[in-house]
Amino acid sequence: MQKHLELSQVGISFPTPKGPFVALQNVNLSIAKGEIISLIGHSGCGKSTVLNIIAGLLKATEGGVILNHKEVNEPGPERAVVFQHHSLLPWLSVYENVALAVRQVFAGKMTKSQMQDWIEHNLALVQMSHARDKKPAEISGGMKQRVGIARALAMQPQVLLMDEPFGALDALTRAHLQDSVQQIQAELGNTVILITHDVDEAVLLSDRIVMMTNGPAATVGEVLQIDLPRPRDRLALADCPKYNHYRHQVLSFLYEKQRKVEPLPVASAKASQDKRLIKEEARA
Ligand SMILES: Nc1ncnc2c1ncn2[C@@H]1O[C@H](COP(=O)(O)OP(=O)(O)OP(=O)(O)O)[C@@H](O)[C@H]1O
Repeated sequence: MQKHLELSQVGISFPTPKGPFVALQNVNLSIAKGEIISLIGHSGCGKSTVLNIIAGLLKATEGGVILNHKEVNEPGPERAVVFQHHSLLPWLSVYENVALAVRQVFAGKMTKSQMQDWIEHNLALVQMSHARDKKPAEISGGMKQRVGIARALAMQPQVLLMDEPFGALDALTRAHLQDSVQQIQAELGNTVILITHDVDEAVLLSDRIVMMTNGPAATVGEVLQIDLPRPRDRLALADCPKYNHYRHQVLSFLYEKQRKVEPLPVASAKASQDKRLIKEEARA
């Protein structure tokens, strides 16, 4: 696969009243076209900062990001971002929210009717055609997130940046959207960079999991290649020894190698369950 996204020696420090805070240091990562990469690490380690630098929303103070031989200095339509909480405009319908992004990218390149078809096509990809005329307040959280994904996809981005896109959703909706992302990515071949706190999600979706060390001066700790055939089926994987091995590797990185002393702000029932599991596995 052709390499197209390179982070080299990326570092960033933020000015604070106590002096500069070095959030990231020496982050190196080379991502191939069409790869699905998960960024995982403890809360506050710098995952969103990495994503925002790739998105062009933050400027690295050291090193830089190259996309297709060009330095990334600002946001661009070839990199679309999906945030944890949807960012739809409440006064526009589902259709109009997607249309806004489509007009931004394709005005002058597509006719009005081509744009209409394209909007419909992207709503259909995330199974939201039936709600095209609804306002964000009239649809569920999972549906809003689906529209956010449709809006991002409709920009035909080479790189889809997702910052905990399913974090706020219930387990069923989350599973459904994880499957949709796998299907859509297989169809379109976009590069996907996904931040997650969910170890199962990371193993299920990724080609590689990038595990980050704790900050300050966080960096890439380990990179785990996930060699599982696609399409991946969550039920079949539950009993797959290789899947469980990968899962264990990530848990071991998080809760042994990069153990955090203070309680995790993101500590959820699932995170505590993961920690219990790794202790049990270590004892066995
Ligand atoms: N604008 C800023 N000014 C000062 N410090 C910042 C700024 N933005 C981020 N930081 C700090 O940089 C570090 C990394 O933050 P970041 O949001 O990237 O972490 P994260 O891994 O995405 O966290 P979470 O998993 O909780 O979302 C944190 O210590 C954070 O407090």
